[in-house]
Amino acid sequence: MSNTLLQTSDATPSIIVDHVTKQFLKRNTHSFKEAFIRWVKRGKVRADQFKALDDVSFQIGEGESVAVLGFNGSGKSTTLKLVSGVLEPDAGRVFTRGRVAGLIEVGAGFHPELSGRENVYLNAAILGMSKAQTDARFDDIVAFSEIGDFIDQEVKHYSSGMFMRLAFAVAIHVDLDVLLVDEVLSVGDAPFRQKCYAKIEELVAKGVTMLVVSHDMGTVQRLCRRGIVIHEHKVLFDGGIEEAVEVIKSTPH
Ligand SMILES: Nc1ncnc2c1ncn2[C@@H]1O[C@H](COP(=O)(O)OP(=O)(O)OP(=O)(O)O)[C@@H](O)[C@H]1O
Repeated sequence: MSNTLLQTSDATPSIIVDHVTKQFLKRNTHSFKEAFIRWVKRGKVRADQFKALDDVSFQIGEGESVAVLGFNGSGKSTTLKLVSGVLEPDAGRVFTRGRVAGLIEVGAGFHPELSGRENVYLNAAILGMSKAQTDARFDDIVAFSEIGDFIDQEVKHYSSGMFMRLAFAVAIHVDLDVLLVDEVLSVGDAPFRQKCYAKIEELVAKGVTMLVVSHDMGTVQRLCRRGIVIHEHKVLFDGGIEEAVEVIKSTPH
């Protein structure tokens, strides 16, 4: 078995995913009625384990910008959730260095009953910012999000694009070392997306490590220099982004 921890790279590692396996349950009963009948007959509700990630290893150096590519259901989001700490691996280990902020699900961490303003403070606090630090950056966050007067509206009335703008604005205004971006950029309209790309490029230039999941090859080619292709829950390719895009295009679905 190769040892990921001993792999060398020019940069100090920021993320280490070391022989990680993640299993989920695949239930084979499809309805409550079916489950009930099995229960009455004292049969078991069958639940098979399946591996969403199977012995996945990679290491990402500080300041690298890396895309995770793969078909639907291959395990990309699961990879990001393991790196963010939302999920725990069943086998293997995940290490991250510094403060990790994830834009993993649009508005994750946002409370629907609270206003945009309250959610900014809540999310900034979750990401480790003090009230004084958030006060100092609040106007920039709102300006970046272009939410305007809606900032005092409960976020349950926001459109998905507004949610994403505010979540993104908070995440990029905290001091972070690792930014995880899962597909959220696709929610914004074209001008806002351009602004996000520019901001992400600025963060990468400052040395922030980025892990991006996207099906949009244009986005990943613009933002990332390296691509990891996950296929059928294993790493199929890890290398330059252009080659990674070729690998995904030539892999049979
Ligand atoms: N909490 C969960 N419980 C059960 N199965 C799950 C869970 N989360 C993910 N899965 C399954 O794990 C597999 C990998 O899912 P994942 O969301 O990581 O794929 P993905 O590559 O991000 O897909 P997509 O491109 O469609 O977003 C899928 O089969 C999915 O159904």
